[in-house]
Amino acid sequence: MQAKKLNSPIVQVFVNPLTKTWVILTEFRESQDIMLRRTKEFDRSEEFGNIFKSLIPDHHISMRMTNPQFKAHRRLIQDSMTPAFLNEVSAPRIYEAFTSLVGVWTEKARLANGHPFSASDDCFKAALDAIWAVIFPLGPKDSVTNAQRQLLADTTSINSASSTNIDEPVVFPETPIPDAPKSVLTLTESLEHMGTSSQREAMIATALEKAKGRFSSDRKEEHVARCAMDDILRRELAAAKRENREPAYNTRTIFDELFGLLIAGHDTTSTTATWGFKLLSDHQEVQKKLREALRSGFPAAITECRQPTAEEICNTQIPYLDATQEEIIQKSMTSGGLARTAMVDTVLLGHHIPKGTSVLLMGNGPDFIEPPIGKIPEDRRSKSCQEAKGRIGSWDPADSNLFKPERWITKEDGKESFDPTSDPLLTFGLGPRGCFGRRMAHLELKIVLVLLLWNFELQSLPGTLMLFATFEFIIEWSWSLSWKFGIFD
Ligand code: HEM
Repeated sequence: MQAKKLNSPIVQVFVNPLTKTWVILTEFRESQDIMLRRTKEFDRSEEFGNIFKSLIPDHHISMRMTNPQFKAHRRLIQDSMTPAFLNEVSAPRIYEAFTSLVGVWTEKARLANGHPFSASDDCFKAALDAIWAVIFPLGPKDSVTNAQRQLLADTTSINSASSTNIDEPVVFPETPIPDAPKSVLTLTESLEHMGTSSQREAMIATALEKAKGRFSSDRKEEHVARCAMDDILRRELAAAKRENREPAYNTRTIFDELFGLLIAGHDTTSTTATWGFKLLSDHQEVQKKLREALRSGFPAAITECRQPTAEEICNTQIPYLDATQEEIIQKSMTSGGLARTAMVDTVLLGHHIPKGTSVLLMGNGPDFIEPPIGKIPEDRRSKSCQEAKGRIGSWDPADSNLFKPERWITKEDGKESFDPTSDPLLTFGLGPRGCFGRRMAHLELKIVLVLLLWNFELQSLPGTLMLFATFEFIIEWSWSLSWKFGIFD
């Protein structure tokens, strides 16, 4: 707002009388330069780090890169984002959780009789099941989505919506959430919660204890990583052997790094996926094109009248699927801005920035989904920014506000391919402090989009429910019935 009012991509704001002023930058190239190339001048902002400090005090998210612990913490969890771990551990767990969501929505569609119903809460819970199973061993009784599916499968009818108004949403009974996931939901919903939750601590301690037992066994098959926690323990075991000491499993560092993955990866991914459903429901033409791309991308699944497997989803490149996913990530507004603190006295677009100043780098608004504010002379930019000119494409201001996956597609010799560098994107941040879980988020969103669009049609909402504040969808199960009965060939 202030940037537009003053017609300047860089402004300072007084957040409150007791803190220093903040600098807000609304310009992609300069923000990208700060995150990618000026990493000695700008690091994690104190305010951003403080959000997590009360909950996970020993997680690297609130550390500066100059802290010697930062690298050690990153090493502990680094295997969880390798292609092998993502394909062999994460993908099947995520796939299972969202297949359960398909089950829940199939039951809901049966009971709703054409009425709309809210989708965001179910997506939130399935995303919790998914990330939980990737990080900790998840037993069938811990899955919130499975319990909900069972409850609905046992229900024969619901009378919560008016029989005369088909647009009135149906409200479904909710199964009680088991204690451990409930404590996680409570904590993630209130990040300002002080101290630690005893249920969460007990849950992690029990899981660690069980894994410790498996890892001390002589049987090789017990040592295979089944979740991120196993990987961390294996690393600790190896380090202890090297250093000729007892392995230390129950440490604050291990607790916080594990739990940190869960909170950093849950809400963000489910919010982005829910925005995806909303955008696809509002843009029927994109949904139709994407469904057609999926049908031609997974021919074996069509022939065999089944949904694509996790392996097929991981190993198949469908440019329009990648492009839609990138467009959802850009338009989702899951993270509107990235925060950094100046570690030294420096200069930004010709302005002096004293050491300790917090800088907010906007990831939407002008220069993203609106035309840029003014034209910045090249010589006002940093040297590194000038040198990197042209490496990333730029939005066409005429349509930057539209939901248009095609902007991420390039054509060469008639062949379409997905180009992630064709447009600016800051939703995950960038550089060494950018999102650690970006690859897992992409994988999860890909699986969600394929499974949900394969099984359901997200219809347009009636006007009263079209608000951006609500996430309600009419979900029709005709698609799933269609392939089940082989109507499409
Ligand atoms: C759509 C989903 C996601 C979005 C939009 C998102 C966004 C972000 C953003 C904006 C940051 C800060 C980046 C910066 O300051 O430059 C971040 C950091 C982080 N994210 Fe994500 N994230 C997502 C999913 C995940 C997942 C699935 C995980 C792990 C399982 C994860 C783990 C982390 C961690 C550990 C950090 C801290 C990195 C550091 O401090 O160096 N995120 N994420």
